[in-house]
Amino acid sequence: MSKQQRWNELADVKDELASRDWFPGTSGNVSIKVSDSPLAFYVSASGKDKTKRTSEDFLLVDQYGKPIEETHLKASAETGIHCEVYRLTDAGCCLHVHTVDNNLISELYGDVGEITFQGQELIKAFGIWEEEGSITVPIVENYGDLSKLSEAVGAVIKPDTKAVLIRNHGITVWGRNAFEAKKHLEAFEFLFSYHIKLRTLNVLNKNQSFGGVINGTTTIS
Ligand SMILES: CSC[C@@H](O)[C@@H](O)C(=O)COP(=O)(O)O
Ligand SMILES: [Zn+2]
Repeated sequence: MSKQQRWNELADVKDELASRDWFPGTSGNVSIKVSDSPLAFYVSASGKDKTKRTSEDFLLVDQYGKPIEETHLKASAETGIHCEVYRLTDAGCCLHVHTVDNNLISELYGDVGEITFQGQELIKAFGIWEEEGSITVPIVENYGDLSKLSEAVGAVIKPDTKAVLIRNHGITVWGRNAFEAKKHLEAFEFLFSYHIKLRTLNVLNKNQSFGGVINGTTTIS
């Protein structure tokens, strides 16, 4: 696929996430791989309104997040996290959004350091088909030093990790291509929203048993 096709693919997925209001206050960043060896990927320019589609939305960077082509654009402040994802996984596209639900989950389970979902149909969106299958999302602290933050994200990525939550900040999620990255993001946001609502209902109905949370794992009963 040409660089232009990759650009268009990334612009399209960015538009779709924008239509869901997942880029509040210029937050969020997105990237798509253009070449494996040497690594090159388009990443969103820093500080832009990600709900707008312009010819200056992305720039091409190398494995260190440095621009490959002449540009006045500044790469996303969180490009280092995207570099870690491409270094450690088979990702072809990486998405980062701030939502109220992902922030709430990251705060509720930040001390545990992870959240695990089980017994939910949408786990199949991650290619997990076993009835008892589960998916775990690690949670890291929101270090102000962005190099330290990138390292912290890299440190919790295991072979089966599909996303990392940054505490009171947002989620970084990836897939082998833009379609899969968006599918994973939508599935996680569904699971987060479900979990928050279930917890709220549990608080409101303290004496009723219709599901619960054990050690950060959502259970259905
Ligand atoms: C404006 S709040 C969000 C930023 O601090 C950051 O977390 C973010 O997601 C966007 O940064 P950016 O440099 O535009 O990619
Ligand atoms: Zn962010």
